[in-house]
Amino acid sequence: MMLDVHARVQRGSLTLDVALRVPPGAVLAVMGPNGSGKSTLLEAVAGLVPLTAGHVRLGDDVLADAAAGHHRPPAQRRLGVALQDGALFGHLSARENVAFGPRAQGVRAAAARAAADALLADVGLAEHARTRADRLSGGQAQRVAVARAVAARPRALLLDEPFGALDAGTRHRVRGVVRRAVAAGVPALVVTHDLRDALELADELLVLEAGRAVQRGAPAEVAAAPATAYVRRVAAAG
Ligand SMILES: Nc1ncnc2c1ncn2[C@@H]1O[C@H](COP(=O)(O)OP(=O)(O)OP(=O)(O)O)[C@@H](O)[C@H]1O
Repeated sequence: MMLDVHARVQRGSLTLDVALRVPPGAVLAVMGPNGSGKSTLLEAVAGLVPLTAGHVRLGDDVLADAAAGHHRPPAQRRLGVALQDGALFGHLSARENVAFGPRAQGVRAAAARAAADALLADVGLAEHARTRADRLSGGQAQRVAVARAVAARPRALLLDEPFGALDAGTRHRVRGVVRRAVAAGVPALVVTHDLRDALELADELLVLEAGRAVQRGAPAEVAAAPATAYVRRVAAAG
């Protein structure tokens, strides 16, 4: 299903105003300086922040429409969400966190646990399946959050810096997990600070500055022709 978003959100002094479309099975990477509104954009699509104008649609399904006063609660959007503060259930194990969504959808306990263990192995956390989430490191919790986001067969994926604190090998594994989920026809919005993630994973790159899209296109094309000083710096670092 096509993810179709026009998100206008007021947050403090920041006005976010972005339109985007992510086709089924495609990845849109979102980059931008700190405070440019990347997390706010994901939160708006997830339904955690109300739109002051615009809409969020998945295929024919309208998740939010500001003009109509329509706002479906986050839990009813059936999206796979891994935001920056993880928000894992701290008292539950990594396995229980990943199995939570499928269980809520009626998957039997043994099957949900087995699927969770397989996903945790995929993100390099097989040995931490029984670890309580509040005893995981930041990077480990982030990987559990990604596994949890893809576990519940979401209709779209929203991942905020899923590869942030990972070493190269682990990064590769987690990218693979995201790629496989997307290959099932799921559109994904992925916030990253690293151009390499965009180059390796994304079909399109959207650059946000001060709440607005300042450049978008194929990642390699954006990197080859930076429109702003920020994009120039990112391209030079990549
Ligand atoms: N809960 C909140 N309440 C009010 N303002 C907020 C809140 N969260 C973020 N903001 C403000 O909204 C603006 C955008 O923040 P946001 O987190 O979306 O940026 P970002 O591009 O994701 O930044 P970073 O790269 O640092 O994660 C910032 O000015 C921030 O201070």
